Amino acid sequence: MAQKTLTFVTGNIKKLEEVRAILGNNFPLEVTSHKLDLPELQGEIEEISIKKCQEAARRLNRPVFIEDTSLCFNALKGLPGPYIKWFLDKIHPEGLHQLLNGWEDKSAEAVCTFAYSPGKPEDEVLVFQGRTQGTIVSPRGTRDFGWDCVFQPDGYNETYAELPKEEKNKISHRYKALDKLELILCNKVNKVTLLRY
Ligand SMILES: O=c1nc[nH]c2c1ncn2[C@H]1C[C@H](O)[C@@H](COP(=O)(O)OP(=O)(O)OP(=O)(O)O)O1
Ligand SMILES: [Mg+2]
Repeated sequence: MAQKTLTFVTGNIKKLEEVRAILGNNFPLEVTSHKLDLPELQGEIEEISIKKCQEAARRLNRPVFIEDTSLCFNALKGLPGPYIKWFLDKIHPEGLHQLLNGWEDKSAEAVCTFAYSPGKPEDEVLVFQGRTQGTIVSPRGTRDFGWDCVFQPDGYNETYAELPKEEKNKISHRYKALDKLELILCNKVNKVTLLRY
């Protein structure tokens, strides 16, 4: 029997690399990718992800999942949050760090939200979230993935960008969210159990 496939819709190759590395070879579904830059409507994190996922399902008409990443500064009451991509594009990692000049609280939360749709427009969209706490520091390490060089996860002296990939993938916001996605897609738990997880 052909293996069931699931399509990860993203325009970001680094996300795709991490998702593949985290799911590894034991994941029973075949994950294919589809490059689409989906519209991201303004709103709260979950709402943005659900709309993005519904649009992906509408366009592709098959089981899909999408992901939306936020970086939330506690001193700024959660901003930039889902708008981190635009902040990063305009003010770069240095600017993100400088944004907290004048604030004593440099703590931040990296939030990864996956949304899954079985593929039909009327299908319920399931949402899974992973959060990792850390501190915003002056940029250190490689510059190949977003804001990794300014985010130092709690309990580490290195930024995400300085950690080996395998280490980031054991503690990251993305890893924690995928762990939940995997549980339900692999029928290891039912939805009700997952809500309490
Ligand atoms: O683990 C991460 N470590 C560092 N930076 C990261 C990470 N994950 C996403 N990022 C960056 C990419 C983008 O600048 C913003 C999220 O925006 P977000 O809309 O989710 O990503 P995207 O538009 O690049 O790809 P997609 O097509 O899946 O929406 O934070
Ligand atoms: Mg995006």
